[in-house]
Amino acid sequence: MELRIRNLSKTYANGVRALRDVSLTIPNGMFGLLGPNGAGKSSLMRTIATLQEPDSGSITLGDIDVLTEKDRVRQVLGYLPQEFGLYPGISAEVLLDYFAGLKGIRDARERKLAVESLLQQTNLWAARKKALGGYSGGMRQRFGIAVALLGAPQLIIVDEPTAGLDPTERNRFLDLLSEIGENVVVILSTHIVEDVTELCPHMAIIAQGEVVATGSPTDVIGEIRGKVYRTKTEKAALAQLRAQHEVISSKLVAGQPVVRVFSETALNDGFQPAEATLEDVYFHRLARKERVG
Ligand SMILES: Nc1ncnc2c1ncn2[C@@H]1O[C@H](COP(=O)(O)OP(=O)(O)OP(=O)(O)O)[C@@H](O)[C@H]1O
Repeated sequence: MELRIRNLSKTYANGVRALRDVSLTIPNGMFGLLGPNGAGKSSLMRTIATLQEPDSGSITLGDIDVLTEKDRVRQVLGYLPQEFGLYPGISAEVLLDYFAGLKGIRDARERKLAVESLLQQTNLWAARKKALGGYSGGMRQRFGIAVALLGAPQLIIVDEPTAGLDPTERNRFLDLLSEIGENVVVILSTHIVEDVTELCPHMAIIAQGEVVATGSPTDVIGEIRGKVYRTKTEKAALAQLRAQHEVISSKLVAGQPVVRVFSETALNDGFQPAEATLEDVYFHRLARKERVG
């Protein structure tokens, strides 16, 4: 199965251009869609999930035309939106059984097996009889993925699932995602760079509605390898450094700014060559997009 997005554009009624000529080819396995707040990730996810219409462009999933054959897409889609409501007084077991019915698993025995297996897989078995209102953020997200996995979907979309999770719950959630399998398309939308570095063989960076990088993390990092330098500076000297160099990022380490800079030519003068990271690519591409518009 391959998801092909071609020249997708969307402008909302308020004039915001959320997607600008987006083209992506997404193979089976985990695909990371990385971008800052407002980049257009949710707009893209909702369009793929048949919840909103683009102004122009096309999307196909295998032989399915996503924009015109919505019912076919919905049969093979599992979608975990950024925000979802739960019925706080109902247990995970009961609600999952209900959703399984909606997903078309009519046979009660089959439904029970599916629900049991998903509760085990998402590590919610021990809490299956607990009311969802008492679940932690991580447990809620794991319940969300259990719902998304009902009916063995071929395309799974998870929109910023790790935001707000503590590190243990985040790791647990990401482990769960990576276990889902290599034979389905899994799109993980996130603004957390490590989520993508650790998990995704393929990825794209999106900024202001446009794809500004795509490939494997290694390919994308390769585009700036050998062109990243780091230096320690003083707070007072930061503005001047920014004026003279293409600063990728600056972080305070023990109160002192450590600055990473992109340069096509070798830098000496207090700069050391640095190993390029996906975070460098991310900040570099975003900064360039801000400058160019
Ligand atoms: N229904 C809507 N009507 C008008 N503008 C919208 C609508 N939905 C999103 N936008 C705007 O479109 C742009 C892209 O938003 P979108 O939610 O797709 O980005 P995002 O990358 O998912 O951001 P976040 O990480 O904050 O969720 C933003 O400027 C947002 O304010």
